[in-house]
This record gives sequence, structure tokens and C-alpha cells, in this order.
Amino acid sequence: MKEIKHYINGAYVGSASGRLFDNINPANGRVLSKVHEAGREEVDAAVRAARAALKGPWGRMSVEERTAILHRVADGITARFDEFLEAECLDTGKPRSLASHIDIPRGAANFKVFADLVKNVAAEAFEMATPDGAGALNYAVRRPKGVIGVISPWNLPLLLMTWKVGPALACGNTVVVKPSEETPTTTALLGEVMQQAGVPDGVYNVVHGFGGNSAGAFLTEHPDVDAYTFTGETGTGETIMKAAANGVRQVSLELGGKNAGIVFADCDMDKAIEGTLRSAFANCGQVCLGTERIYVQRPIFDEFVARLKAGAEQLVLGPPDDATSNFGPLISLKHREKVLSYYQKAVEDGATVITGGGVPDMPAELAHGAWVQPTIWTGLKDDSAVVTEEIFGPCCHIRPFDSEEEAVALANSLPYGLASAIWTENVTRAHRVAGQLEAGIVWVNSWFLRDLRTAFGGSKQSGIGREGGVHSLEFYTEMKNICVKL
Ligand SMILES: NC(=O)C1=CN([C@@H]2O[C@H](COP(=O)(O)OP(=O)(O)OC[C@H]3O[C@@H](n4cnc5c(N)ncnc54)[C@H](O)[C@@H]3O)[C@@H](O)[C@H]2O)C=CC1
Ligand SMILES: O=C(O)/C=C/C=C(\O)C(=O)O
Repeated sequence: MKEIKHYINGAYVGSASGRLFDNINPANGRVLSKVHEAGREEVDAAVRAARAALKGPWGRMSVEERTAILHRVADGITARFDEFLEAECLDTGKPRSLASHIDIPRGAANFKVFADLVKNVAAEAFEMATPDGAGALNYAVRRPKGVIGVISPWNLPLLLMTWKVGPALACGNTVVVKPSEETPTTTALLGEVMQQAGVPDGVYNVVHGFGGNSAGAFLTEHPDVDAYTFTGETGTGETIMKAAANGVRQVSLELGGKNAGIVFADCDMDKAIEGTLRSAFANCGQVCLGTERIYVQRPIFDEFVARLKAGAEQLVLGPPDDATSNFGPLISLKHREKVLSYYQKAVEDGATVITGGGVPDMPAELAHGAWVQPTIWTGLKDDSAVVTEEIFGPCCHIRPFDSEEEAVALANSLPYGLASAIWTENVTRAHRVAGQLEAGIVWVNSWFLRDLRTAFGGSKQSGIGREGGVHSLEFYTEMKNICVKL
């Protein structure tokens, strides 16, 4: 059986404890590989290697040399596209059509975009007057923050990990990555690409393991890490923030959401249905930007529900190697338990189940996979847990609204504020509503349309800080002002 080891200081190493855990294929429940679980010893070795590398060749490189290497990393991912694709699809069960269009290309783009950005970004300068009339000149320079702890989730494993590692390295930092225990493979594979691209030893380190009382906690408790970037559940973000408070370390947190889709009667119905099918069901609903609450203006409510139901029922459930499949399993049986508990709660709370609501019949070879049906409800009260809590599954509740004010109030009614999607052909309304929504990201007549130069992140309990474009540079560098008296 294949073993997945840590990648520390440019070498693959096992755990001193000899502890291994199973990496499971969620499509069929089979063990894919055995993964080494890091103890404090391995985490410490990774952090030491990362600290030393800051002072080694990486720290002395010019921006041109460093960014040329990062372009080679991107090219290395592209050259091994099929290997990354296979690994990501086996770890997550997601359809190849999805991973080949989103996950793997973004893995490469995340290095290129930030390598190009750091070469072109300017820093501020201010001339000032002084009492003696000679004046002074202030100018800013950016310096790497240091050793960055990267804790990444399982839903878009390569995409979300490189979304952090790309800018961190472009800015001259070194990293210790703790990928999700559910999806260790592409993070491990990236070590080989880093090596071939000429990334010096110790710049990119990977430790595997779980969260609490395991590699995740050991990394966030380590005193020699300068800052942490995390994507995942809000509660986990709170735990990481508390750990980072020791030593006043900065955090960038991209957390949970319970995002609203708002569909106005003047929308282009075909586009609204196509977009909402993706925002509710893509990646089996496991996208933090997904819309689990859909508000539809009353005159088109019945038609919208009927058409979304028809679309959901046309999704083709199947494993990644089935070219016709566009809907995979959830990440694990444990996560399926959570999702099914909401499916049950919806019924207990009096929902009308428009479609789905359970576990599909799958062929014998997939019977042990984490499959669930795409599910749509109507008729729940606004305070039902199904409508207020992040489920992170392929499901949505649809509720009618009458006025624009009501739709905005409903969308803003929860403590989350990550993303929203508005569907309307009235441009004035689109701008007006977008401006009022309490969310870090608002899409109009689209969903998950990403320009990597834009600010990405959540408000309220959906996160702290923004990444993307120059906003990533704000987090991954320290800005120093130099004041020169003339
Ligand atoms: N992208 C997102 O917004 C994601 C949201 N979730 C949400 O979180 C729920 C739970 O899923 P999990 O996989 O348990 O998410 P999680 O947020 O706990 O895990 C994400 C990462 O954090 C690490 N982690 C967990 N506890 C930690 C700790 N105490 N210290 C340091 N690292 C820690 C995990 O090992 C993993 O690498 C899901 O049902 C879903 O609602 C999960 C994954 C991604
Ligand atoms: O950076 C992106 O384009 C996508 C981000 C998606 C998430 O952060 C998520 O699903 O957690």
C-alpha cells in the first residue's frame, strides 16, 4: 500500500512515532493510501527548516529569480496535470470534468498570478515638509512576514492550498502546510514539483495529520511561526485565532458561509437556473461560496422551483472515472452523517421535500461511498437550523419574497457574510442590492466567476482579512516605512 510521508527540508520523511492513518476514497470507501501522522517532533522539524530557509538562498534571491522559480512550479503542475487530476479525484471523489476545469488549472494559476504581481507592485512614498525647510522623504518597502503556517481544507485541496502558498512564496516567505487529513495527496505531490523547479530545501514543507491534538494544533501552537492562513469551519477558525494570539501572530481566516441567492422576477430565468444549479450542487455542495438559501420573488417562485427540481434530477451521480458523471460523493461517511442529519431535521421541521432528501441507490462497487441525493426544500421557517446553519452539502431551501427590501433583510439576517448571488436584468437594482448585502463577495448574474486580482474573503463570522491581488501582499508581507530627513 502506498504511503504518504511528510515533506520536510526537501525530503520525504516518515513519522518517528510510526503512526499512520487511512486515506479513504469517498466514492467507494476503499483505502487509497496510508498517511504518516506528524507529532510535535515533525512539526518542529518543519518549522526549523522553514526558519533556516528564510536565511538561506531563498532569502537572498532577487524577485526575478524567485518569481522565475514559481513560474517553473506552475509549469510543473501543468506538465503533471494528469497525475494531479487523478490524485485529486481519488481523494475527493469529485468529477474529472470539474477538477480538470477548476482545481488543477487554478493550482498552477495561483503561482503565476502572484509571481507576476510581486514583480509589478509599487510601494507608497510621501514627501513631507520639516521646520528647517529641507523636508523629508518617506518611502515604504515590503519584507516577507517570515514562516507562514498554512492550514487547508478538503473541498478544493490543491486550489485552496496553493491560493495561500503561491502568494506566500512570491512574497519571499517560507511555509509549513498542514493539508486536510481527508486529502493529503496533491499537497505531497507538490513537493516533487517544488524540487524539480529548483525551490530551495525548507521553503515548502508539509506535515500531515488531524486538527485538534495532532499536526494542526501542533502547528498553530508552535511559537516560531509568524502568521497563519486558514480556510475551513468558523469554529476551527476561532480555535486557530486563539492559538495565534499567543505571541500576537496575525491570521487570515476564510470561514464558513450560509450564502443567499436572490432571484428577482425580472431575471433571465435560464441563466438563473443554470447558475443556481451550480451554486447549490457543484462539488456536491461543498464550496464555501455555495448558496444554501435561495430567495425567489413570488411571481416566478413556482416556475423557478419546478425548473431547479428538473435540473437537480438531471444531475448524473457517478465516480470520477465515469465520463458522464457530473456529481460526486461527499468527502466522507462522517460528513455524510452531518449532511443527513440536516436532511432529517428539514423533514422534522415541516419542510416540503421538492427532490432528494436521502441516500441514492448506487451500484454495488460504490455502495460504501459517501453518496447523497441533491436535495431541495421549501416551506421552512426562517429560524430553522436547516436555513441558518452551514450544511456544506448538495442542498438548498427556496423561499418566496415580495419586495427588494425583504430580500435584502433576509439575506443579511445571519451572522455569516461570505458571498451572495443576485439574479436580475435590472442593472440599477443589481447595483443597489449588491451595495446593501453584508457579504465579502457579491456576484450579479453569475457565481464563482473569479478574477484572482480581486479581494476575496468574508465579513461577519465568515472570516478576517482579504486575500487575492494586492490584498494577499498585505497579509504576506510586513510594510516598513523609511523616513529620510533631507
Ligand atoms: N472551505 C470551507 O469553508 C470548508 C468548510 N468546512 C466546514 O467545516 C465542517 C467540518 O469539516 P472539517 O473538515 O472538520 O473542517 P475544519 O475546518 O475543522 O478543517 C479544515 C482544516 O483545519 C484543520 N483543523 C481542524 N481543527 C484544527 C485545530 N484545532 N487546529 C488546527 N487545525 C485544525 C483540519 O485538519 C483541516 O486541515 C464541514 O462540515 C463544513 O461545514 C469544511 C471544510 C472546508
Ligand atoms: O479562491 C477561490 O476561487 C475559491 C475559494 C473557495 C473556497 O474558499 C471554499 O470553498 O472554501
